[in-house]
Amino acid sequence: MITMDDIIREGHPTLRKVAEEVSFPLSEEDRQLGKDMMEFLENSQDPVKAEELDLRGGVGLAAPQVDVSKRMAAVLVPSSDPEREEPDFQAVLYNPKIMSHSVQEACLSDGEGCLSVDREVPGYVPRSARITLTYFNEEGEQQKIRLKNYTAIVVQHEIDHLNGVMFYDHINGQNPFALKEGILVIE
Ligand SMILES: CNC(=O)c1cccc(C)c1Nc1nc(N2CCN(c3ccccc3Cl)CC2)nc(N2CSC[C@H]2C(=O)NC)n1
Ligand code: NI
Repeated sequence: MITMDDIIREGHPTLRKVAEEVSFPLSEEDRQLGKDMMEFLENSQDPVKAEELDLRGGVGLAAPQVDVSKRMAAVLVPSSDPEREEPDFQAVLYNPKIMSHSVQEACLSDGEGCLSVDREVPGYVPRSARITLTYFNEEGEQQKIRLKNYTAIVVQHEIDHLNGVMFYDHINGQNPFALKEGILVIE
């Protein structure tokens, strides 16, 4: 089971590497890692388990964050609709690729956090508001989906980890809270 002890922190070289594609059929190791990463997110979002295991809450986790430089990430975005039980988005993404994206940008009004960053880094993180994503599931089937708003932000944050990019690389150095014309600020 993955805990915070398995998550490497900024300064560790693996976080700045470009990760290698995963090959199919998946090795048992890559299949299990995907399951373990998803389990971490589930535990991190469960108040009892998070307390018990001392986990920071997360909605995304990329393999490089557990020192595995492979192009895979788990994403678990809880439902944003109180009437709906199931998550807004739940998937283990193998070899994810952004095929196209909107010109319009979006950012989280509260900025971004990262399980590999033990400090608050204030500022808006401009990203594409909408993306068309392809990825492979654990059966090796290629999926093509369109994402927008919060889920799109989370997936872009995790794909950045596969390319050695940290969220604060996108923050405007001059004015961290600068907002370009037309950017969507997500509450
Ligand atoms: C500096 N200000 C801030 O961090 C920040 C501050 C306020 C609000 C937001 C919205 C902020 N921003 C931010 N909050 C999150 N969470 C909110 C809490 N939540 C969570 C926590 C506990 C249980 C269940 C859950 Cl669901 C987990 C997710 N997650 C991300 N990111 C950036 S994209 C990848 C994603 C990630 O998983 N990071 C670890 N950013
Ligand atoms: Ni992160």
